[in-house]
Amino acid sequence: MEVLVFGAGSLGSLLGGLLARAHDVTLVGREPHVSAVQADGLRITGAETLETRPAATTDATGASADLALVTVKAYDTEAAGRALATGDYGAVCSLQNGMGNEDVLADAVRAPVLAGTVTYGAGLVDPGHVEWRGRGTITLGAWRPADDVAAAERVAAALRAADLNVTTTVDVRRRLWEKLAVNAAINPVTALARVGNGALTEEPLAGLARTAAVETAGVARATGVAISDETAADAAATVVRETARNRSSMLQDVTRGRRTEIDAINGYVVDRAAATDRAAPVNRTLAALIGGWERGAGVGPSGDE
Ligand SMILES: NC(=O)C1=CN([C@@H]2O[C@H](COP(=O)(O)OP(=O)(O)OC[C@H]3O[C@@H](n4cnc5c(N)ncnc54)[C@H](OP(=O)(O)O)[C@@H]3O)[C@@H](O)[C@H]2O)C=CC1
Ligand SMILES: CC(C)(CO)C(=O)C(=O)O
Repeated sequence: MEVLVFGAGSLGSLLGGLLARAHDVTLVGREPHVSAVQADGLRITGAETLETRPAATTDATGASADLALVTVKAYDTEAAGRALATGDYGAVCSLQNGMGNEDVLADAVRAPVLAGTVTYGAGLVDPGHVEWRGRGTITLGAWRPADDVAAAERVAAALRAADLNVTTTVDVRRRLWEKLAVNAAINPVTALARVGNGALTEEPLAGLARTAAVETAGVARATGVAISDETAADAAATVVRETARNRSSMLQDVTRGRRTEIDAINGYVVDRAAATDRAAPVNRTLAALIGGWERGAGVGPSGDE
């Protein structure tokens, strides 16, 4: 299969490198990473050590492939959609965190759109070198009723052919909301308190994270997605325990003075709450604090992006 990975940073480089064991992969990324991959290939270290040689480019204009995986941060999805709209793809699959990405892609491209959640962990440590920080699972499903469920099965089979751990679901919205509850609980709390995920096992942060997860589940139900409070709270608590030694992506972003995915995580919960006449005071507060930090730090929509 020809696979284009749009957004060859941490996750995209890891998955693209792993997929290159079985498929014809092109990474779309930035310099100097792209030149390093073109010159010396891609090195993966961590959970496994391997070297692969995917193609790499900074420009996907007019490209074509059986599958495009979208692995940019949520705030870059519109630009990714515009670039992918110039090409020809059998399917376009978002593997991003946060919500709203699939709708943006579905508005931009003609191909079937798939949604996926990923619990693999990755970090781009040097140009041409990505660290594999955790084995995990990819869960895929068709985004719109019109998007062929068979497309999700085809993509899952292709990913499995490269030894990735993949499941499919007919209810990918529910899966995305569950992951959203986890991210809404862990990411801003760790970023604001400047603590690793494991600190959320203890009060007062444990209670705050739980409240954010439960509030997110309430908004999910208001939008027609059945997630119980217990499911959301347990999912967040489980991820806290399993990733106790990790620093969340949002903590890493604020530490580096970079824009976060807050708008697609807690900001999305606040928007959906407003649209369904609910209050989401904890998510609103967390989104306001991180958004306020972004503006004060000069990053984000009103900053240098
Ligand atoms: N890293 C992980 O372990 C996991 C990440 N995720 C999710 O996956 C998504 C990606 O995360 P992550 O890989 O960490 O993010 P990164 O910032 O490491 O990777 C995204 C890459 O895409 C590049 N990019 C953005 N726009 C373009 C463009 N138009 N053309 C070429 N390259 C572009 C970025 O460059 P630049 O920064 O210069 O714009 C960056 O190098 C997020 O939604 C994240 O939440 C989910 C699970 C695990
Ligand atoms: C699951 C979690 C919270 C792991 O750190 C994550 O997805 C993130 O950091 O963005």
